[in-house]
Amino acid sequence: MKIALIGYGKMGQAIEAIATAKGHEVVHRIDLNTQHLLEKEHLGQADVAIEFTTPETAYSNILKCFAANVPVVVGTTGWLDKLPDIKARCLEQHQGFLYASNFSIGVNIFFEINKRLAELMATQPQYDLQMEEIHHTQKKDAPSGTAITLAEQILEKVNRKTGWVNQESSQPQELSIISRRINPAPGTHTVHYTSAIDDITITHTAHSREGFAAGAVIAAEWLNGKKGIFTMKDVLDL
Ligand SMILES: NC(=O)C1=CN([C@@H]2O[C@H](COP(=O)(O)OP(=O)(O)OC[C@H]3O[C@@H](n4cnc5c(N)ncnc54)[C@H](OP(=O)(O)O)[C@@H]3O)[C@@H](O)[C@H]2O)C=CC1
Ligand SMILES: O=C(O)C1=N[C@H](C(=O)O)C[C@H](O)C1
Repeated sequence: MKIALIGYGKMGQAIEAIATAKGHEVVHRIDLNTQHLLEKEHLGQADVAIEFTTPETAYSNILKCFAANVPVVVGTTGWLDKLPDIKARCLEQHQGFLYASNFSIGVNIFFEINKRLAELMATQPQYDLQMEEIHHTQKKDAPSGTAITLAEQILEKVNRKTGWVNQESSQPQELSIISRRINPAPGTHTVHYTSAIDDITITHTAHSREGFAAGAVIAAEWLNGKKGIFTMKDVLDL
């Protein structure tokens, strides 16, 4: 499979190592200095694009992939206000688009555990809850995309929480997400339920970026040749 890497930073380089070890060919490595490679004549040489850039640049990069008729796997976080627009354009233009706030298989299993735990806690108001995410200091967005996914899953089930805030909160209806930036943390996410009697805590800790990169390559293999809007849940059939 011919892959265009849009973003050649920490994730782009980790993805290249895994993709080439699996026999795929990276045909373009696109960063701020090689923006001309986003034009259709170059990008169109790839079977699939994998986009890990910045919250400010993901939207226009995705549109460039649509214009070049190349399915795109997107891992960039912090741009989700534009997701409805991207989904509408994807369908209008008959393109392939797959977004996940976290590509690691472990986190996608963790998402399923989080949903089930929230379902059980929905009828147990004696438990309060709080979330925490820890990442390296170069991370641009807070809370992390993964933390937002976890919070949205909880809010869908636990009606005593009406929204999340990215700070400590004394308002019982607010789901507090604490963000910590500590090197070299690749990504730790925790959901704590606490009561006077006991606590239940679930945590996923990434030991490196390998899980995110391996998942993104699996997603690209799966998306190759497909049209439509997908997530990692479709890839893993969860
Ligand atoms: N979904 C998931 O599983 C994961 C998501 N992420 C997310 O992926 C994103 C990238 O993370 P990471 O690799 O650590 O970040 P880095 O800062 O290491 O890399 C970002 C890269 O994007 C490049 N870039 C910036 N603007 C553009 C543009 N307009 N077009 C193409 N490339 C551009 C930068 O180029 P230059 O060096 O020239 O500035 C750099 O190479 C973040 O949003 C992060 O949250 C991270 C890990 C896992
Ligand atoms: O920026 C990162 O590094 C990560 N970003 C993703 C997020 O925002 O959830 C996924 C992972 O936690 C690493």
